[in-house]
Amino acid sequence: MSDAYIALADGRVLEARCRAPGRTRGELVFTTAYTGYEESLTDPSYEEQVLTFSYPLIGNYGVRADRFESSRIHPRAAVAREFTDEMATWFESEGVPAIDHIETRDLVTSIREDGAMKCGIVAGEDVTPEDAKAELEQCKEMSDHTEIGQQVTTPDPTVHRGGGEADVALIDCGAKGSITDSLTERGADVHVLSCQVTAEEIRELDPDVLFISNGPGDPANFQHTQSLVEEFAGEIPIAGICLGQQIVARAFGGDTEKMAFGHRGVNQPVRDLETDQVVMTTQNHGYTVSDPGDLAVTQRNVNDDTAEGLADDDRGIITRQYHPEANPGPHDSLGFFDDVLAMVDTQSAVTAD
Ligand SMILES: NC(=O)CC[C@H](N)C(=O)O
Repeated sequence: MSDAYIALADGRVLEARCRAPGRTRGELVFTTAYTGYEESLTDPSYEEQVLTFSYPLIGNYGVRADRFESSRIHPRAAVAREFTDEMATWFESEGVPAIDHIETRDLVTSIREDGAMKCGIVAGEDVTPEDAKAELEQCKEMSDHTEIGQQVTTPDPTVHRGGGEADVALIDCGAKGSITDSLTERGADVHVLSCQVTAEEIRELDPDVLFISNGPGDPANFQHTQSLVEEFAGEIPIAGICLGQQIVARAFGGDTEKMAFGHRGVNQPVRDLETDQVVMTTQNHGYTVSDPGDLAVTQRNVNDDTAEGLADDDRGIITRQYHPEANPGPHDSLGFFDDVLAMVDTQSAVTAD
């Protein structure tokens, strides 16, 4: 008997070691990132998912809260070949089940071959394979988490001062904190708002940019946020990252679709179609823009040609599917935040004329 089991949608139940007790279920995904486990685990984009690390040893440089992207761990559980004791303590302190001493290479191969799949995890005393199967049976499809935005958004507006001129309305659909930091470091004042904020409340702020954040789940379940993009399109510049790109594309008549297993790692190559430059990017997404609608595709993934950047120069729109803020990962695309704020200068110049 083991003290941890994971039941997979392909019918298998695998034994593991309990590193933090609990019983849960979620969509099983993996990241190939070899650093940044604190950032990944506190990224709200992983809400309702079970995060598997393909890198074998997780926790080897400790756990520091100043690397966290939000206030808590968001995956429902975590899986690795080996978690350190410090990681086990962190998981247990947050009530998040964690398992290790499992063949993660086999697990990752299964996800790549059969796609991201539902799973059930049980860890602790007196757990059985049947308990894991019972959790699996309760697991919902990702698209059925219709209120997932409300699970992660900010309850109250907050302001983060950069001391400069630009005011950015950041619609928090599960925002990583380093997106705010990347804007304040460039002088912007960032107003972090609920994904349920009204257009009137945004107008009262009179922002220079509407910025749609990253976040978990199916972009089709963010209709209200999409309506905000439709409301302000052409009136003020709009930017978006990851889920934000998907919501903006849908607002401009485009469409999104679920990928087999997504992109999650820190070494995804992306080519700019105008400059032909390739940047290495941090990615964490399971949906993609299948139809850009009225927007132009400006960047594409070198591996699978999926849309990585969208734009509309006339209406001041710029989005990225990947995470330019990195955290973790390469800093090749931090210039995106300069491009966003440059839209403010351009638009204000146009307005002044
Ligand atoms: N990091 C994100 O914003 C993820 C976007 C969306 N939930 C997806 O999985 O594609």
